[in-house]
Amino acid sequence: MTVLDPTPMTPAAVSPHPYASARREEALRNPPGEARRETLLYLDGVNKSFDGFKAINNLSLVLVRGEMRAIIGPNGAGKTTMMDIITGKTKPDSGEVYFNGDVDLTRHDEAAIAGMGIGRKFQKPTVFEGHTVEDNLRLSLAGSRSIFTALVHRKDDGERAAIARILDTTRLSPKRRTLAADLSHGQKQWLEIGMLLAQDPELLLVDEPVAGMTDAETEETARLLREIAETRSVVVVEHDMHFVRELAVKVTCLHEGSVLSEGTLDHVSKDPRVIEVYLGR
Ligand SMILES: Nc1ncnc2c1ncn2[C@@H]1O[C@H](COP(=O)(O)OP(=O)(O)OP(=O)(O)O)[C@@H](O)[C@H]1O
Repeated sequence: MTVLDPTPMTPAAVSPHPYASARREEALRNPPGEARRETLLYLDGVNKSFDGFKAINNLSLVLVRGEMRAIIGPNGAGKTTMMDIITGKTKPDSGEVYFNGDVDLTRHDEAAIAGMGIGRKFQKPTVFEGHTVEDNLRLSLAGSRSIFTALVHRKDDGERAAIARILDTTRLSPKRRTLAADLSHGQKQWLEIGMLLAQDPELLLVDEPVAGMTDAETEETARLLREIAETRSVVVVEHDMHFVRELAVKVTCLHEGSVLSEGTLDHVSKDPRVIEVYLGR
């Protein structure tokens, strides 16, 4: 057949591959992208190198709607880079990164991704120290409104109810009139989580939330995140294994930019490879 030949190729003209019909049935049962569409976050075959060093190496990770996942792994495993890729801070060299089924996150920048409902909390709290807890939340709820408008127009019932809910979730109701500067380190972390909640994200990415917290604050943070995960999906990066146990969720251990082990904490912490590169150190 030449390039100019308009005759369509009939099925009889090609001898079918022996597995073709099985493959076609499989494709009908599970069309390409079906797994992707059912998930909230879908990473597949993601790669990212910095100056020839593979920080992320063929990484695949799937988070279903409403799931909370703990990410563990040694220093340099690629945890932060993975979060940077999800939030658009870093573009992967290759691979698929989808949110809510069809949204290709590699095509959007950080601001657009935040606007789509992916909130990120970095390790260090960045609250407005000179404002009260309540005003910090009010400013976050305000979104595009000006700071002046947010702080002066305080009469909105919906806003008041939203602030009360967030104060309740973040255990900060008794501290609502306290300056953020006067909160403990743990309370500042909770306030920042509250400020993210004010933006109503569908997916919350939380980086080492309990570093520097007291044991009591650590346990309270696990309870708090479990409550939040009743209505949203959460990815928590954390080294504190006591805290990860308290979360009681599926764990993914990263190593050298790939998934080394995945499952319950008991399963992952018994994995000899995880013990060798991380837990046994
Ligand atoms: N912008 C960058 N330029 C060069 N190398 C980078 C950059 N970002 C990350 N890396 C490298 O990529 C690797 C993965 O780093 P990453 O910060 O993602 O690991 P991590 O698992 O978050 O580690 P930690 O637990 O120490 O935070 C490291 O070797 C790091 O030095």
